[in-house]
Amino acid sequence: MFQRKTLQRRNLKGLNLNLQADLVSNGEMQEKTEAHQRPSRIEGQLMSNINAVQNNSNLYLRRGIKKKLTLDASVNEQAERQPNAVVIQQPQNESVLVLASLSQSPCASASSSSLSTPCIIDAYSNNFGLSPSSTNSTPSTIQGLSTVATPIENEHSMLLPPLEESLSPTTADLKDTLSGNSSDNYIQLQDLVQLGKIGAGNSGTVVKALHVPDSKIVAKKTIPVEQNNSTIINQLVRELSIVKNVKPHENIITFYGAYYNQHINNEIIILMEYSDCGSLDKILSVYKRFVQRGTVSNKKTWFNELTISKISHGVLNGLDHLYRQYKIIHRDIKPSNVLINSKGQIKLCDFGVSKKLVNSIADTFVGTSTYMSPERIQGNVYSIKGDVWSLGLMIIELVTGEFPLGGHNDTPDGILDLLQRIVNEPSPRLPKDRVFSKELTDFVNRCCIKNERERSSINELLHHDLILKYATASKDDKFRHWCKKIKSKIKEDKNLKREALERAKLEKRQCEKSTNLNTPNTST
Ligand SMILES: Nc1ncnc2c1ncn2[C@@H]1O[C@H](COP(=O)(O)OP(=O)(O)OP(=O)(O)O)[C@@H](O)[C@H]1O
Repeated sequence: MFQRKTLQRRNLKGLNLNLQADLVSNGEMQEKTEAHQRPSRIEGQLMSNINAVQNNSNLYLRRGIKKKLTLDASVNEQAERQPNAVVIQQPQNESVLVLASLSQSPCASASSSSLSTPCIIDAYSNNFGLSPSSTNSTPSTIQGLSTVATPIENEHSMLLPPLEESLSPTTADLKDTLSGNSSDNYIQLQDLVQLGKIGAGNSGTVVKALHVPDSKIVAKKTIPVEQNNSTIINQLVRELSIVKNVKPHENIITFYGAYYNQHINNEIIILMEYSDCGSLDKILSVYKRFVQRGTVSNKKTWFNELTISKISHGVLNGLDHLYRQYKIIHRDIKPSNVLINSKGQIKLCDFGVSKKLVNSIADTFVGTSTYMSPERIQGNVYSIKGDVWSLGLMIIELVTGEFPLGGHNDTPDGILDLLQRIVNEPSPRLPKDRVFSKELTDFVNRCCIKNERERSSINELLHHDLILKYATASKDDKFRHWCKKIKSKIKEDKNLKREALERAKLEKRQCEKSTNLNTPNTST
């Protein structure tokens, strides 16, 4: 997987350079994106997106404002309740929240929508559909921490650059969002002790930290932002302000607060619930390392049908909650955004908010784009069913250990090749050389239907036989047991890695010693 990412990155950078010569002017670009109903070739679409993000970072914002001005009265009510959200009228009179961002998202239009399911009108949103929540078994952490926290009203309170007027939340909102004190409940950074690095993505680094007053472990994500880059900061504020309003749910990672301190460093810090088994991509990597060591057979995947059923159920439930309650579409379902804990809970996360903003477009497409649905790549109207497609790809990856559109030594020849594959080649399927149940096969096939209208909906999949087959208390117990086992395997892997590192260091030292002994001393 790492190799694949590296390859794509390299190819993509090449592509990026090649495309520069063809870039159209910003004015033309805007016209293009507004006339997006026409089916376009992938290259054209890609170029449009690249151009939009690279050459005119305000384009999407401006479009956002324009759309907002067309809101009708009922939608305005909703906008008032969530002042930082851009609310757009849906074709069927259903409004959606758009987590506005300068992302790679292809353009889509309200007027062009003819889908039966509500869909997001997404000309400028990114993949950050996340929400604060807690679970039944985990006490609402925000409340749990409130007893020890005091409001941030100190010299570090952030001073944000002004937002564009029509989208501007009030100063209080901004401050609340980034200080996390919207309901007087938040974690103070000085009460955290850093424990160790968990991982790093395109946008930042995630570490494990101890909240000393109540001994709670939290995940702390640090996103570096360009100094005084008001666009990025404002964008993050808008997104986080939506995130913080999402009520607790068992399948969404809890958001504890966000901080920005421009006086000390240019970083946005996001605090969230810690998942002790980590993300699915991490579990997959641990599995692969055991296979490499020869202690686990590559014929026996860790992701059996029961775990796939439970993971799918958790993901679908989380997506359903976000959409039903908040009209939020996640848009970035992939193994690293699905977290598991040893209580057997599946949680959606994506705090990679700023990756589309901070990094180059080349980085943007690495990793994320590969899970994008054909309609999204082509710039068509994008609905929640795009997440269903991503779920299908993710399941294939989990059971086979390979990303379906580029695994098995068939690495795509650059990003265009990959996107062409997604759009033009037959739908990804579970491999034929292995036996899978008819329930699992059918579930994956329904997710990976290229025509979005024919693809199953979240609700249909929640009632699919694959989910129902394992919806019993005893299967829940089995899954919890699996999660605990995974946690111990992760620990074992960590120890083995540490031992291997120590051994390598020792060997290196011994090697250097013997070289020195064998080298004649020429100084005399
Ligand atoms: N709340 C959390 N609890 C435990 N581990 C986490 C948590 N959040 C993130 N991680 C781990 O940290 C890693 C890095 O996360 P991050 O969101 O920065 O990037 P990513 O999702 O891997 O990639 P990208 O930035 O492209 O979305 C994840 O892959 C995951 O393994």
